[in-house]
Amino acid sequence: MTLIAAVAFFFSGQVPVHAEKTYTIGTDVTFPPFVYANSNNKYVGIDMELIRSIAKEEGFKIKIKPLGFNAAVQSVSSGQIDGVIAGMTITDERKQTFDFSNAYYQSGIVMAVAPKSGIKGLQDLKGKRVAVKTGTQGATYANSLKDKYGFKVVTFDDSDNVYNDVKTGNSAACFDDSAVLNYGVKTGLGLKIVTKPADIGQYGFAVKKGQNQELLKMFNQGLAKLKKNGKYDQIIKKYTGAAATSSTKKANEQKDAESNTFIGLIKQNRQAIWTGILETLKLTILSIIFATIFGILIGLLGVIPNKFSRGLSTTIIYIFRGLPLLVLALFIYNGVPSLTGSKIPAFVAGIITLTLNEGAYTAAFVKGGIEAVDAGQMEAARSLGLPFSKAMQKIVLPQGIKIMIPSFINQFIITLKDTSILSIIGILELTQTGKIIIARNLQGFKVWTIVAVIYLLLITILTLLSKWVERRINN
Ligand SMILES: NC(=O)CC[C@H](N)C(=O)O
Repeated sequence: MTLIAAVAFFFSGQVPVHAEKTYTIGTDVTFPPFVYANSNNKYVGIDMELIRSIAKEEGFKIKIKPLGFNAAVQSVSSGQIDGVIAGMTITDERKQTFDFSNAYYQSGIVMAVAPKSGIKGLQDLKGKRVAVKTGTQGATYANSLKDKYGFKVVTFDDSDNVYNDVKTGNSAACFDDSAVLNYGVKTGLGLKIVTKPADIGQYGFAVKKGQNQELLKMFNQGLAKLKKNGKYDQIIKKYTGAAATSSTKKANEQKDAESNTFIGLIKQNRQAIWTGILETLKLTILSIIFATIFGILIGLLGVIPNKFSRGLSTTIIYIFRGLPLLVLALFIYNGVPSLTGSKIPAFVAGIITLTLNEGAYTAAFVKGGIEAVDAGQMEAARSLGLPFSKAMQKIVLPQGIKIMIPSFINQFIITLKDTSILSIIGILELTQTGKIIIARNLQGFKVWTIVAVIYLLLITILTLLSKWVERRINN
């Protein structure tokens, strides 16, 4: 824990958190017409325009983080970000954890099916799967009905995956907000709504209960102004008016045709993919450096003749090798800040996670590598009068390192691959970039192929580089 705090402290000096009243606002990745990325990967939609206009009106700055609905909500409640705007329904249960702004839109839950499925309502769902989005009101609603109607609930992290599961026929239906599905139907989503809106509620902007009250106040003031000066109506019309939806429908059809090729997809998302690659590389390089240092230290602690240091080394390896990387990432990013009250930027949390996990593996093989050197070597060196540290340094380590090199290379490659897990805490590395692109264009097969090929290329480069270093060390 001290280590986490120390590394976080070291980094927090370099990361400008909260310069001149900038608020970090989390949102969904794809929830049109409220939030979605346009073809330039800029986040647009009713919620985005509202928050930007309000920020301008009230004189504060915002930084938008497209985390996905559930992650955004979690990040506000752990204090990692300041607020969430993502078509979030104001409910009594959520009021225990959040303070909501005045309402800005109304919606209920509807059920949608594939047009040719023949499913007409809840009564047809017996024995079938129903897709919903993690942590949403739609999910709560589905869970409240599943026993009565005998269906199984499956959850996805974003709406597009929910719809896709219905379109492919894996799920018989989905439950989602009427405001969103109505818009989807009008803009060519390819699903049909079969029920009347239930659980009707209002959307609000949310902050953590008791926190960021000035932000909440500004939101309410700004919203009132926008409603008064006509800007609010303008925004709503811009996204939901007949002209808007029919032109979006046309654009969607056109884009579908264009983005049907690999080259088209790469061209369209060039910028985003490149930024993703750079982020992945930054995470990988920094983590490899820190994990190697950490791993060697802990590994060495495990072989020196001291009970306490050996115990410490074994415990650290046991804990951080034993914890799933995903759990460790969520624990550091969401768990620790809700305990300590101070935030850790996602990037820093990511580096700490990889350092601890990859470092534990490194420590294990460093220890193993040293132990693999014949014990006679140490004994012989000591009997010649060399002190332990000298014998280690001059006799044992040089032999041990040769044994360890293949494991180091292996661990570097694993570290690169493991950066993909950090997409869960919203770091915009390559995998998260892929998710977001797919959320927009639903080209799952092609985008994942592109992403996979990029990873393989990066891994090839890393392997060649390591092999080159290996040859130099061996000679
Ligand atoms: N972005 C969303 O999916 C929000 C869904 C729904 N309105 C909720 O608050 O749970």
